[in-house]
Amino acid sequence: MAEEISLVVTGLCKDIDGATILDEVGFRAGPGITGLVGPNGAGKTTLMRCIAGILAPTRGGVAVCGQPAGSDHARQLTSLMPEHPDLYPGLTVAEHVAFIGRLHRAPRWRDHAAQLLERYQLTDKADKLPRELSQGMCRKLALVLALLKGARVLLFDEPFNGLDPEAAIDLRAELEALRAQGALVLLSMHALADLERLADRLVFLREGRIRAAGSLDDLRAEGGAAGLEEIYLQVMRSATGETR
Ligand SMILES: Nc1ncnc2c1ncn2[C@@H]1O[C@H](COP(=O)(O)OP(=O)(O)OP(=O)(O)O)[C@@H](O)[C@H]1O
Repeated sequence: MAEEISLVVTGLCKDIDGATILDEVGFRAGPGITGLVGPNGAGKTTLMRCIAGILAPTRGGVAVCGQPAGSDHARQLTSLMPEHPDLYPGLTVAEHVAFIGRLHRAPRWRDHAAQLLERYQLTDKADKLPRELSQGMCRKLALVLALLKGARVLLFDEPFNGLDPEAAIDLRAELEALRAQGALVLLSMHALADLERLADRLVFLREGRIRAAGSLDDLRAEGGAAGLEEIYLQVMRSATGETR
């Protein structure tokens, strides 16, 4: 039987250097695209790093398809595209994809890598080192590496930043294809008008705490707001007690 794709975050707290960065964060997500929104410093990247098993929670926990985050099985199921690409300075583009393809024993990784490099206009950069690439190209390579793993749970931290329009259109199609395949996507981004077209449900984070969560339709109905930008302002203002 196919493994149920799920993400369950329960009472997650993360302290860094004595400061509380995540405070009793709890939500559930299933297949589809869950948008993660919140102001700068809300804790979105920290939350994604806890889900990916890169950071250990101070308290509480994360289960990826029933497996504790950070366990071998959960790591195998999860892929993170970080906000700031984490590339190896001494490896070329081709060596990066070969390393990730082999490391994760991704099925048919060579064909998949060739397709992804072509889609994101990196085929002719195969012999280049990260320092020889533009910032946007480095982000495209990080995207290719995140997709190459063939994970069912994908965490994208501001994936559209720095992408040219063509790559952004391809990424949008990629995210829609992942949803159609039944993958679980957690998508952090600030461009709310774009996110509104993609997300099935939303999680709002501010100062390390969940302020609202639900489907766009439910959130619209609750606040009487027309779109995500308006909902966002309502949620964030009510979190700070503003009435405007
Ligand atoms: N390694 C660290 N050491 C100290 N503080 C940290 C560290 N990592 C994150 N923080 C703090 O945790 C808070 C949340 O940061 P985080 O990067 O998770 O926010 P974010 O919601 O992703 O922000 P942005 O939208 O700007 O990317 C910030 O106040 C940040 O300064």
